[in-house]
Amino acid sequence: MLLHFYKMNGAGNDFIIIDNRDLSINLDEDTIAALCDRHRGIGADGLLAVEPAEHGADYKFRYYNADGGEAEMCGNGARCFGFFTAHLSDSEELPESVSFETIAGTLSADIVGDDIRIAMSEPKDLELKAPIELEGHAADFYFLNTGVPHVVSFVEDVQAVDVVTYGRTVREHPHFAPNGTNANFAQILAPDHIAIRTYERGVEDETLACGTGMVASALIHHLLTGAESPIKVDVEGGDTLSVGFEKTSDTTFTNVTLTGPADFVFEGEIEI
Ligand SMILES: N[C@@H](CCC[C@H](N)C(=O)O)C(=O)O
Repeated sequence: MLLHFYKMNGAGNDFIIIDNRDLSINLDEDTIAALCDRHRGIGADGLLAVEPAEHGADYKFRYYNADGGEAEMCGNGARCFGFFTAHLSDSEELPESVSFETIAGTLSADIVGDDIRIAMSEPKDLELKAPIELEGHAADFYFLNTGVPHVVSFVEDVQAVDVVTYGRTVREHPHFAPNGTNANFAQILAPDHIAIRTYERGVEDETLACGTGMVASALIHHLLTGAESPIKVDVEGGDTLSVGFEKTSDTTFTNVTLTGPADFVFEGEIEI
């Protein structure tokens, strides 16, 4: 079978997108992993599939990591999904907003100038001072689920961190078993500005950006320092994104948004 696909990236986190609104495409885990393989496939951090909505939104969002396993959400993927589905519209003008159902809840994407702004699900499962200790790493760890699970640790110099070694240890730590977690290392650049690097579960490597990781890191930064919304986040791919939020209690948030780029790269066909 010939699979028609699109390639996009959000701040360097790259995705294969397929239009499966008619549900005619059925990809198993091994096929998704083969398509995401950077040497033998198209190459991507994950695969997004557009499916018909089941609960009244415009579309259903499916996200698979590069290892072929399905994840609940992906912040950079959601911006690409919003951009892509806005262009599926029949009307001459692009819709200003599209909504889609994810495992983490129904989200919306708005086109804001050259960027896409995602209204995220409400973060949950906050854990201040997660019980992890890493030899050679003195900083504390915090946990927040922003659609998918994230550990955040603040360091003096994020470029000096061995993200793959430490990130993998956190990702596989028994405290987060069986689902595992993504791991972020963050540095404060200014009160309203941080830089992060992320080890992603399911890619099992550092990626150039992770949207849900940016949101988790910005919100933890707020809880620790009182930094006000919006918080700017620099990512390894070189972009700076923006995280907005309103606080509803000492530990809860609403109206959480992530604003940043979503870029179309190419489209093609591949035999599967
Ligand atoms: N790249 C993502 C997160 C994708 C899911 C993650 N790897 C997981 O399995 O939790 C983002 O931009 O949020």
